[in-house]
Amino acid sequence: MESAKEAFAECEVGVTGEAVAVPKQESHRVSHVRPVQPRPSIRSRRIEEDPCVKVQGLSRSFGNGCAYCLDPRAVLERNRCPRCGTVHAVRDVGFELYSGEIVGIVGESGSGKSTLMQCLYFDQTASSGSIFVKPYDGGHRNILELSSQEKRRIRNTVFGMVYQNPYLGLRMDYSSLSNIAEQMIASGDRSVFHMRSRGEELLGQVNIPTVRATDPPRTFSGGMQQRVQIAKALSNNPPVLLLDEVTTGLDLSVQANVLDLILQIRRDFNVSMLVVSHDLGVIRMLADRTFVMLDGRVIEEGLTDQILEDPQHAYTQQLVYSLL
Ligand SMILES: Nc1ncnc2c1ncn2[C@@H]1O[C@H](COP(=O)(O)OP(=O)(O)OP(=O)(O)O)[C@@H](O)[C@H]1O
Repeated sequence: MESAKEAFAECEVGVTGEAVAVPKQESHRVSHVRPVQPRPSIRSRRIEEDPCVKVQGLSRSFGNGCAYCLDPRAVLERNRCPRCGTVHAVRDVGFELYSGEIVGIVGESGSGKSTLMQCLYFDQTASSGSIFVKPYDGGHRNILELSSQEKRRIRNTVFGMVYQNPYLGLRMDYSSLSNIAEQMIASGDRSVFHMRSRGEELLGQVNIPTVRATDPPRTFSGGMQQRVQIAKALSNNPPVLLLDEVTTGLDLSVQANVLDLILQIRRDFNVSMLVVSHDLGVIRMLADRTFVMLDGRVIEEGLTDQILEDPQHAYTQQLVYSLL
């Protein structure tokens, strides 16, 4: 079967990124800004294929906004309105995620990566925008406008979420098997036998020894907790995995194990993944395409190799050179 990278090799239609003016007081962060050149996208090769997830004009603010900052032309200092103090954590973000593809979202702390992910998983309520999800209803309806019952169903059947902080994704005092069973019950499974066998199978796949299956995650190392989260997220066979800084805080060898596991999951299950990280090294290992976020906006996007080899935006250049 053709790999995602091969599929991307014959691209021709471009998506234009836009250089973002940098406020004077932040000029130390960026040496110069040159216009971001149009980049190839995967569209030409996949023109016939509908995206698995399509996000359009997604925004999330903390605060009510004012006439000044709600004007799309407003120049904000970072992501905060200087007049009313509203934080525009995610601003007008759009992207498409295709079946079996891994898309990386990279950016410094506070750039809006987690907020974006949490809007997709309904942990947070988006202020505006649309999200279409093909595996749910063919991608016909904006899922942000659905009832809370339907949102819950999407959360339980379409998305699997792995949080940066395992305490958000796991019940630390329940056994690992119970954590997985909880997710399976939420997606409609009622067979204790099936939940047990599936749980043991998944824990085996993420290298948790069978003898630890009934132990609570609070007795596990950080890397093991992340692997239980991944097993739980996979338990209802979601077509889309959301991975938020899954390797942050892990030592390098454990980090490498988790990254290998993610690549293996993609190979074995053809799951689409959205991978958030502030670490371009992680993105380099995992992502076919990458979006770079700064102050709530996507400032550059492209195939990961292109972003790494020919970064256009000064902020991306800084990020890439810091890897050298
Ligand atoms: N509940 C909140 N109230 C006000 N501002 C918030 C809230 N949650 C997040 N923010 C702000 O939104 C912006 C984006 O935060 P977010 O956590 O999405 O960034 P991030 O890129 O994921 O950072 P990190 O890598 O540190 O997790 C930040 O400026 C943050 O201070």
